[in-house]
Amino acid sequence: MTLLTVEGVSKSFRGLRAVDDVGFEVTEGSVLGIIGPNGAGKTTLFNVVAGALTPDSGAVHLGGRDITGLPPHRITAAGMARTFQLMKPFVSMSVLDNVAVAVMAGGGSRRTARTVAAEIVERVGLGQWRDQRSDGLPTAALKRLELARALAGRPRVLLLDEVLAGLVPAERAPVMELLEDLRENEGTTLVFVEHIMAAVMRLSDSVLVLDMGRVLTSGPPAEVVRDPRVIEAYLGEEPTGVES
Ligand SMILES: Nc1ncnc2c1ncn2[C@@H]1O[C@H](COP(=O)(O)OP(=O)(O)OP(=O)(O)O)[C@@H](O)[C@H]1O
Repeated sequence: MTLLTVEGVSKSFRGLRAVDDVGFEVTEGSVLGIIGPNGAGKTTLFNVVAGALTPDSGAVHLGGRDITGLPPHRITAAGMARTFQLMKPFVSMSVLDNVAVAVMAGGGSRRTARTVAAEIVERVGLGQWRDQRSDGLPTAALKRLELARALAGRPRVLLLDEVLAGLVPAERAPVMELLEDLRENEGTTLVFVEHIMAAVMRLSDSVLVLDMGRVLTSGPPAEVVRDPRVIEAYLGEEPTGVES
């Protein structure tokens, strides 16, 4: 069943078409990787899908419901959560409390929020940091906190914006395992923007390639990376993550 449908979405900034007539569909329980060179429009597209930006035209449907232009909290309530490239935890709060706030924001009760949060904190491997203030966390732990907060509302669709960036290969592996676990054991649908190709190849069922705001191609990862148009779009860019 198609869970997420994006139809003909466009978004311009002062005349620059950052996203130009982009459409795709994501089947429930599948994983879509979105790739493209710097400035291709990936983050803008994400922001439109997650409700942080209203598109100039086009529509986003989640589970058959039109969610285009809804405020982010209503999109969260409809079953979609996202992580941010720049993480924004409540800095003076502990890891546990940050997740508990997200549980309550996702509709969980105040009474059980800390218990639910404690389970999520363990699940994402943050147990040792649970009572630490979030401003003292290293990058790898901050990334996990970002994931934990997104998971707090038990989303059907999780949008991940470069969750592996800034992590060394040894730190990436457990995050990838967690994403695989979510998909396999909870049926969570994942849509992720990622520059690290090894992760895109490993995690995605299909890949959407953006270039200059438009869909260049889409398909299974092994086909997409061999596509001469994709290789050409990436010429001049440093390949990242090929070592892992
Ligand atoms: N708020 C904004 N105001 C003006 N221009 C913007 C804004 N956000 C993005 N852009 C422009 O839109 C284009 C697409 O940017 P976007 O950040 O979506 O690309 P991206 O594929 O996510 O890039 P990266 O991989 O570097 O994160 C770029 O030319 C960018 O400069």
